[in-house]
Amino acid sequence: MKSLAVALGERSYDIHIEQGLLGRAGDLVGPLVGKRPVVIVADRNVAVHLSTLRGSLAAAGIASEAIELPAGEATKSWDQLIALTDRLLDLGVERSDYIIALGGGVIGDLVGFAAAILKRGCNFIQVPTSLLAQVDSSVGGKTAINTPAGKNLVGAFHQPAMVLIDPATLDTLPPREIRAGYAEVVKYGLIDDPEFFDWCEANCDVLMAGNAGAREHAIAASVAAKARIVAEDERETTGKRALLNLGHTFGHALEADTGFSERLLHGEAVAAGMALAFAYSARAGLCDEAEAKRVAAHLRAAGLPDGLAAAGVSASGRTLVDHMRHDKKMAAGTLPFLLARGIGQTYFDRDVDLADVEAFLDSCPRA
Ligand SMILES: NC(=O)c1ccc[n+]([C@@H]2O[C@H](COP(=O)([O-])OP(=O)(O)OC[C@H]3O[C@@H](n4cnc5c(N)ncnc54)[C@H](O)[C@@H]3O)[C@@H](O)[C@H]2O)c1
Ligand SMILES: O=C(O)C(=O)C[C@@H](O)[C@H](O)[C@H](O)COP(=O)(O)O
Ligand SMILES: [Zn+2]
Repeated sequence: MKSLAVALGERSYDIHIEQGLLGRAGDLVGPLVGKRPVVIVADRNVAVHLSTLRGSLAAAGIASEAIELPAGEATKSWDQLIALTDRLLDLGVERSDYIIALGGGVIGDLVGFAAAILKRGCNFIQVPTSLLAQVDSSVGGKTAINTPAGKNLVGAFHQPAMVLIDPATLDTLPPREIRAGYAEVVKYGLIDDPEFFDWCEANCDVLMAGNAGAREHAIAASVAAKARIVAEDERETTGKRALLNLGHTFGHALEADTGFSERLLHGEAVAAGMALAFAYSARAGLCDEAEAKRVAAHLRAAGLPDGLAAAGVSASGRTLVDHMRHDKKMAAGTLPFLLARGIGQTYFDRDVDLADVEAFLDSCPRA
């Protein structure tokens, strides 16, 4: 088993990664929960993994209740949050109890937010089952729901007490979801690790084909990078954590434009957004055009969208920039962007003119 810590003082926690870990989760959860029962909130698509998890908790003497929620981005909503918190209250969850989030980023973000506000803050454990959640969303404590105005606009920073990653759960994940999660893997190379981007180019095919070693390496490298950045800037106040938002200002606007629907998954929107961030950086003379082309080529090779056209977006630059005005990085009326001087050289730029972004978007080929 590989283990690493997210170092956040009294909010520090461990991330454990092992093939088949779900089957012995009870051994790791037991010392935290003691004799108290746990509530597992699971995505309906992961019923098979729910039963493995419950079996392993039962074997360790831990009673569990399960709440199964519908799959998909629409679950990150006020309605689902209200229903979930009411159900948790009905079940008698106490502040010191542990709620387990079993599923992808949607379940993790919703359950994390419910745990943050229930009784002013309960404990929760992340058991991510999608590649995206295993490499990104289960770590770092950003929790949220969407609102009609945009992505993740109501939420809280609330760190999990533990993250249990079983890469074997990916065997049941549809290929499109593997590709979407892979976009957030590539992100770490683009942020500050050019060697990892080289590794991605060399290993993407075997990873997509299900090679366990490649998947484990991608997961371990990703969460190590995220843990390091989160430990430096837990609440995104210095600009360091904002690096993890590479591709997201563009990406969230694309998700809003496609109605947070199956038409464009979060990871797909992030892929298109990263390609746009590099293309914008190249157009502004900040990075070589060859670097931007290399990024787009790799995303295409991975079966991911590399811009507006491939993302199926036809909206005008004005419409997309209007979506961006809800971005949580907006400060004093200006929107900082994550731009790049090259692969592995992403930086936080506070001097981007939204009119210029709009003109850039209008110049991009679209659907
Ligand atoms: N909090 C953060 O730091 C953070 C980081 C990145 C993304 N996110 C959020 O995460 C969400 C995207 O997460 P996601 O891509 O995991 O989406 P998701 O939770 O919708 O899961 C993707 C799909 O895969 C299914 N699924 C999950 N695990 C499965 C498995 N093992 N077998 C079969 N099916 C499985 C789900 O039912 C769903 O249909 C977005 O809302 C995004 O905003 C949050
Ligand atoms: O953990 C972070 O910080 C990230 O930005 C990770 C992103 O992949 C993730 O999609 C996050 O939810 C986006 O955050 P937001 O603050 O732009 O909603
Ligand atoms: Zn993301």
